[in-house]
Amino acid sequence: MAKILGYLNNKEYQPIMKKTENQMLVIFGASGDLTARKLIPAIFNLYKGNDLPDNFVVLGVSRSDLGDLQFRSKVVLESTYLEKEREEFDEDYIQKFADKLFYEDLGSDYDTSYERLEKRISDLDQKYGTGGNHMFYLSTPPSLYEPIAKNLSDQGLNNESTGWRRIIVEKPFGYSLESAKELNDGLHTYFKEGQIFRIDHYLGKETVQNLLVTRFANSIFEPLWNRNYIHHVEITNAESVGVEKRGGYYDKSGALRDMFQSHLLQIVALIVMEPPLSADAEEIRNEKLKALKSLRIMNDDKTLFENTIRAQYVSSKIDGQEVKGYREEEGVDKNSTTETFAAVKFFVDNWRWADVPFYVRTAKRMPTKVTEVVIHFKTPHHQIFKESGISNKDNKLVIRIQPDEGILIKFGVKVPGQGFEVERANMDFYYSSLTETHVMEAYERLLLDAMQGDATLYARADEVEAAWAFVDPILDYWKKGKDVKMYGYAAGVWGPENANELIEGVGEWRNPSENLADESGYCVIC
Ligand SMILES: NC(=O)C1=CN([C@@H]2O[C@H](COP(=O)(O)OP(=O)(O)OC[C@H]3O[C@@H](n4cnc5c(N)ncnc54)[C@H](OP(=O)(O)O)[C@@H]3O)[C@@H](O)[C@H]2O)C=CC1
Ligand SMILES: O=C1O[C@H](COP(=O)(O)O)[C@@H](O)[C@H](O)[C@H]1O
Repeated sequence: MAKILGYLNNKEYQPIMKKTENQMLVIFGASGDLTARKLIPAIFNLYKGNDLPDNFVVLGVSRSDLGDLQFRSKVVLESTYLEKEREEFDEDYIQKFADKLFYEDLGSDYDTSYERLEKRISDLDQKYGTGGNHMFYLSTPPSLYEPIAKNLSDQGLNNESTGWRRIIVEKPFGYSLESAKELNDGLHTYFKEGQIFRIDHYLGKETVQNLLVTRFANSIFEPLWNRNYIHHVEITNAESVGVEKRGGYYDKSGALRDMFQSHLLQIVALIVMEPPLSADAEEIRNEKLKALKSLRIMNDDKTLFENTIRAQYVSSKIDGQEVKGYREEEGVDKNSTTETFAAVKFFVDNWRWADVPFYVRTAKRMPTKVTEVVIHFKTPHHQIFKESGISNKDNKLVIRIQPDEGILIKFGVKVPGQGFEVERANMDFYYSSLTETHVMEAYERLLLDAMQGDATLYARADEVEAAWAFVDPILDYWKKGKDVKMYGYAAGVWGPENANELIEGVGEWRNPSENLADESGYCVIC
């Protein structure tokens, strides 16, 4: 990992630095949204934090007709995503950063343009001393991942004889198990697994990484972390926004592919996994793989019917404002059957987790943006304070991944006075109380890790395939559409009421915040 927090006596946290070698970052899809919104701001933060090596340049690549100066204006000097930074820092400082950025227009003739690209990379290498180390970031439509890898290989740009060569691949990584395998095979034709970094930005979030530390750096949680003490596990990932400008992409994807297959199953893997031998990337990824392989695959219609729910948001009013339904969004088919809400109940078939149900839900247009993991502990086997109505079932460990990152423990305490009246109490830890210093954003952290060759927080080929193997039967079942209803939920509520049926046997979904919607209700769309 790039930075490890060391605790000093004066209660300040000091990052322990790893070396970042001189290098060039080549971004394919440089004229796109992700580059301007996430990648360049992340690189600016690394620049600000002195985390970039002395000799470092970014070469943006796409088909748009831009030059170096236009690219610098677009993504730095006039970018809305760096407005605050331009106000905070003087012009020279910003310009010095912008001067590290270059652009190569690929045009549409790929054969000659890749020769030209190779020459440009070599010229920049010579001029700026980037040491022949090249990181290729594929931020293009996924259909181009393999062709780009091939074109790079044809130009010898995968060859590590004069420096290291790495390739970062954006999500979605495949559309199904079969396509993910094809993509892995395709990439492996041109790059070795050790050169491939599959990004999952949730793994770059501090609190997701903290799941590992909470579990394996303490002795108070791990002894309870099993079927003997845990009643069920609940994960909520809610976004208040709709599909925004990505309707075209989202309509072919849906909540299960977009969030569940990648980010949420990675979180599940970190909860389920056995302790790794060490914090080494391969050790951690081996354990995550075993965890993903132990998810019980649901492959009969009855199980799939009983354990999965999908829904779409319909138009509503939030804070008095009209909000579009999913089918009215730009780029979305008017008769779309793509889910914007997915809830899945499943089991993990291994010694630690046998019979413990996991409930995971993810959706757009919910009342608020929140991601949290809730570990619900079992009721004590003998209850001596049961008159108070509070049992150990209320013991919960809530790991808040975002926002207000932190950990909350809910437990029972005695109400002062006569008798044994039990009241709920909260023990709350906020990440923000740890340090005033800058906490790296996910993309910033992941870019720096890849620049340092650390793949711990990147998904390995076999992990991605194991996640697809679990998700594929659900997608196939939903596609059949036969008895699978597409429920509707008013934009701004916690999904369809039917989602409660999924979790009814063990209680109800935890409500992480007030319901902000003016209207609520549900219906059956199809
Ligand atoms: N935006 C986001 O929030 C997120 C995006 N992603 C993923 O990141 C990737 C990029 O997304 P996003 O930026 O939103 O998409 P955009 O559609 O905004 O950008 C796509 C980019 O790819 C470029 N492109 C198209 N064809 C080629 C080509 N043949 N060679 C090189 N570049 C090409 C386009 O530029 P031009 O037309 O000039 O060639 C454009 O710069 C996608 O895989 C997406 O799934 C993942 C998570 C979040
Ligand atoms: O990968 C994606 O993630 C975002 C949510 O990310 P977050 O860090 O804001 O929680 C989601 O909006 C998008 O649809 C999905 O592709």
